[in-house]
Amino acid sequence: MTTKLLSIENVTFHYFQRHGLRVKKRTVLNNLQLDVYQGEVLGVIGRNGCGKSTLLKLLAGIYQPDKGRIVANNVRVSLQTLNAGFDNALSGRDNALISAMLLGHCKAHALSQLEEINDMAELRDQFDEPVKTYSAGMRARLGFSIAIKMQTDVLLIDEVLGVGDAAFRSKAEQIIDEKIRSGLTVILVSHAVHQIRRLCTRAILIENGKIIDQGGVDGVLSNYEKTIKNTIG
Ligand SMILES: Nc1ncnc2c1ncn2[C@@H]1O[C@H](COP(=O)(O)OP(=O)(O)OP(=O)(O)O)[C@@H](O)[C@H]1O
Repeated sequence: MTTKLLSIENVTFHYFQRHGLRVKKRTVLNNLQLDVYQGEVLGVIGRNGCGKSTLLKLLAGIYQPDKGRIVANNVRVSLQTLNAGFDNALSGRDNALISAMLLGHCKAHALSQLEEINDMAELRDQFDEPVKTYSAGMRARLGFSIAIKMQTDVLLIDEVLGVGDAAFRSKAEQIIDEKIRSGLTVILVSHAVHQIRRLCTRAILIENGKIIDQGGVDGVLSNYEKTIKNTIG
């Protein structure tokens, strides 16, 4: 039987946005319902601003729902975004150590993994330089390598794969393939249709804060492409 790892139960989430002197409540996700199963690679697609990154932040526990709840029993969730919570003044090495410990690993284990994290991220001497000196691609490589080396149950990837150079992208996709084969659960936000098609086993399409389609990747992608064509006219 397939194990359910995460459940999003009727989740609604608002941001408060300032318009001049007024503050407006904006509902970004509206009564969302979704189950995530062990070993699946779930693609999350939708137009800019539809709420994909917000959904991942809710799943990672960075935000709390305004209504509804997220059930994640004993599941270690790791979020990889381009703005991963690195401390810019600290080196890649120190950030890797802190991130690993925040993921629940003891210091000795985290320390023992640092060289492998650097090998995967290919930062070499720059591993000991402050993260503020890193390019976007280097930050993405560091975040991805931490998440992969420090075991998590669910890996949330927000556009990170689009940033590294072609060599790193291909290496990252190969690593994800291996992880998927070994049973890691992945939720992938990407605008790269070919990436969703190649990596994902299921997809959801978000529009106006709701899941308007879900299921097989080809069907959901073709619906997505139709919604884009309709908008372009
Ligand atoms: N911190 C914030 N405060 C206020 N509004 C926000 C905040 N973060 C995001 N939003 C708004 O919420 C909506 C959803 O943003 P989100 O980043 O989740 O979208 P997305 O689908 O990931 O977009 P993209 O494809 O462009 O990355 C957008 O309209 C955005 O302007």
